[in-house]
Amino acid sequence: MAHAVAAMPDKDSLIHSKGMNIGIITTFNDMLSAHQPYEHYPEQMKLFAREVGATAQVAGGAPAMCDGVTQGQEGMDMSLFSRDVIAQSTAIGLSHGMFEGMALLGICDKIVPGLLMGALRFGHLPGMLIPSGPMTSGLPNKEKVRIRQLYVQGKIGKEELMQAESESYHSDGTCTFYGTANTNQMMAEFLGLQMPDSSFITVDTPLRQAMTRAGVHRLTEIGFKSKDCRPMAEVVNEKAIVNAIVGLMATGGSTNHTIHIPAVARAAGIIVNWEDFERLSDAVPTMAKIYPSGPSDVNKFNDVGGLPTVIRELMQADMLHRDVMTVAKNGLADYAQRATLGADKKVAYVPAAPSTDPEILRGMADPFHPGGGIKLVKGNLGRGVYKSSAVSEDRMTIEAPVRVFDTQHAVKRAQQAGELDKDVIVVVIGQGPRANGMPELHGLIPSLGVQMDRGFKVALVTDGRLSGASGKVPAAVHVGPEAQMGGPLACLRDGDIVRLCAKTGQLEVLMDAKEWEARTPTKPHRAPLGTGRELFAITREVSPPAEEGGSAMQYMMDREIAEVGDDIDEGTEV
Ligand SMILES: O=C(O)C(=O)C[C@H](O)[C@H](O)COP(=O)(O)O
Repeated sequence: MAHAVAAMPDKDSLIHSKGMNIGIITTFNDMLSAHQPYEHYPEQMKLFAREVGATAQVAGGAPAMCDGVTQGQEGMDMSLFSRDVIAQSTAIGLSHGMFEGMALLGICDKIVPGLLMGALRFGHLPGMLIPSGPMTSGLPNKEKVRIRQLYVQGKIGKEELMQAESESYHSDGTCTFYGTANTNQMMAEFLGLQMPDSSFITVDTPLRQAMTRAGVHRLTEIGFKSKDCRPMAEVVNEKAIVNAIVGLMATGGSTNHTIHIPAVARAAGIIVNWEDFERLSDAVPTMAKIYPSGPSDVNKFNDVGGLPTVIRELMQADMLHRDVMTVAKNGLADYAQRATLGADKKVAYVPAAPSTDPEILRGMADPFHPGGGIKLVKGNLGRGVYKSSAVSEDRMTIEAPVRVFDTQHAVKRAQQAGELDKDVIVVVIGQGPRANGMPELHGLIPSLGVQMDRGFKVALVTDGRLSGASGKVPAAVHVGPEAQMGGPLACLRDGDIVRLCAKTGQLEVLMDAKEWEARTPTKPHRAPLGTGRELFAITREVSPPAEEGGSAMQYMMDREIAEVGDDIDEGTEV
């Protein structure tokens, strides 16, 4: 104890405090606009804790990388794997036995799932995610896409492109599209692991600071020693996981969550697969159109009602489990409330109101679509995920000859050479977790978008990922088994006719079954190593499929637990 507080200026209160000691895991860096605001959070949170007789310490840090910055670059090959590193870093920070609660500071794509996967191994402790909020809206996302397409066609230069990008990514705070980071926010609220309506309060505002303060205070009420202790392992149960998937379907969130939710669930001892997602997608309507599914960003979505309105509507229709434990006092019902700043500068809640703009958010009576925003597609080419909320009705079925590539750069070269000036399904193989770490191939979207706008029928089929910001282009992603493991995509040859249909859930090569069965898979060319990717050889070697969460760490963990059990050592005092 003395050793763990020796460097703390307030060590006396740490030693003598009767209140809880909060372990903060921070993923601060000032390269990610969403994580930069965390720089001073620990100092502030220590003061907030002290206000209510508690203490807080930074238990450790974890890395946070940006898929936007590394898109199409070597670093992207480490992106999915960084989630395991974050989980392991979180566990190491918490391993010092100093804490009665966990405050997790993280926002972006792999960071929230990684923090949860680590923190859930300390599931006897209560824990809360503390978000820092989106930046204000800059250049509209649709305009950003238009400028990118002009650049791809050589109609504008780098300077104009940079100008537009800088007007879009213009300050600290989370990016404003409904990509993976903001889908994480949704997930955290539906899981009941974040303060109600804390997701989309603008960064650096008085309400944001009041929310962080309220979060710290609340955490001290549900701490390990409190009468109302709410262990994270009890918050994240089967019903909470179902609620998170319902939220994903209702809002048309990131395809990445078909990987992250199974992984977070596994960390809590729960197995969900894409069949579960499919069943929920059949039942839950799409209620929101947020970019890339529509033109409006999360700030506009928040202005017209945001997550409290979605939760209110879903609860009224009995589409969410209410009998769940959350960090908020009254369970999920508290999440159907709007947060405002009271006269006393504290967070005050009022009941959520119906949507004020049916172009962005609708109620259960008139949803955008009776089914959810993410579909499972399957057939003789394997199983994949399709973000239907972002695709226009007339493009939901594409039947066309394929061109097979094993790098995204080869696709771009073919597009520039005019080789894709036709109806085509672009197949990119060798992009699964075992091949090269399952990068996002979002960099392909401007090129394929140009082909679409030229009037061609275009689709993408890949064992890799797309970004949460990717929409518009019909795409089957995460297709497994991956080509590297001899999956059916490796048997496709240029010119084969493939049918991809979000309505029927079909992902099929149309050919005589005997001829198809006689095909032998080609081995995709292996991605080069270097710039750190070689450090992840062990991860590539044992990565399970995306549908199982795509986490090598968890795959090995489950194997070990099956062998030796995960009972706490006898004699360990917790
Ligand atoms: O949400 C995700 O999954 C992401 O990976 C976010 C990335 O930052 C995007 O790739 C960048 O989005 P755009 O700048 O609109 O192209």
